[in-house]
Amino acid sequence: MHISEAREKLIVALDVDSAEQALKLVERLKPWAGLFKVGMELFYSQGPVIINELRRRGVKLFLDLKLHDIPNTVARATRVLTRLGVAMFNVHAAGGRTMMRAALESCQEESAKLGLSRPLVLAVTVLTSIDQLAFNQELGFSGPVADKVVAWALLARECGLDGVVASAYEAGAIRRLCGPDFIIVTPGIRPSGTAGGDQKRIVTPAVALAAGASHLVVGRPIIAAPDPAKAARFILDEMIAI
Ligand SMILES: O=C(O)c1cc(=O)[nH]c(=O)n1[C@@H]1O[C@H](COP(=O)(O)O)[C@@H](O)[C@H]1O
Repeated sequence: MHISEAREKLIVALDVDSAEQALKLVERLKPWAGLFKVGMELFYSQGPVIINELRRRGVKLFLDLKLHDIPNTVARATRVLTRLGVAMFNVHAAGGRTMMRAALESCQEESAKLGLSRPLVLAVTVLTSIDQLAFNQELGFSGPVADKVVAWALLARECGLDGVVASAYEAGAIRRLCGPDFIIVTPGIRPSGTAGGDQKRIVTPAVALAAGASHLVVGRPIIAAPDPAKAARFILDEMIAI
């Protein structure tokens, strides 16, 4: 894989609480990442203004607010988020079929109304911070995590969603069942030899790609590194090594 192709697959999580930090990271990391993720911390502290600021810098954005509510509420929230012009956003698969369909439909309608290209809609499956024990004992699900992730991926695809957020542990099975065009965004990426912290289902960049991930989300291994650009470059090197 060429480095420019790997770059398109790397999403850097801007998990910071100020516009200044976020914009500084984007300026340093733009050469190395195809997308930037705005999550709850940055969005809740800076609001929609930060999305406009970042878009003005010409970067593609993944708005990660993990919508999970009744279908009407999610549909209305989706309508508002669609106006921000992001490249992708996510909802929880656990919200169910009607909620996922409502999100997609209101996103389609709003995009058409505004003449914008529709953002990709992704379903978050089982969070990468959940291990098998917590999945069974705390969340009360029976069976393997992978079975639930795959079942939710199939449900998301049936609802017309563009893809899922899952760990790379499940990426191979999702790729086989959901086809070559289904987006599989994998967080929980840790370069070889680094600690997982709160992440439980972790893999290296090379393993995630080999498993079938279409995009890798990386936060702390890049943004908390002494030299974020060097850390991003190191991750791209691991990605193209396969
Ligand atoms: O939807 C997400 O982006 C997400 C889903 C998931 O299952 N696990 C997960 O870690 N994420 C996000 O991916 C990022 C991972 O950050 P690091 O663990 O610092 O690399 C964070 O911003 C999380 O909010």
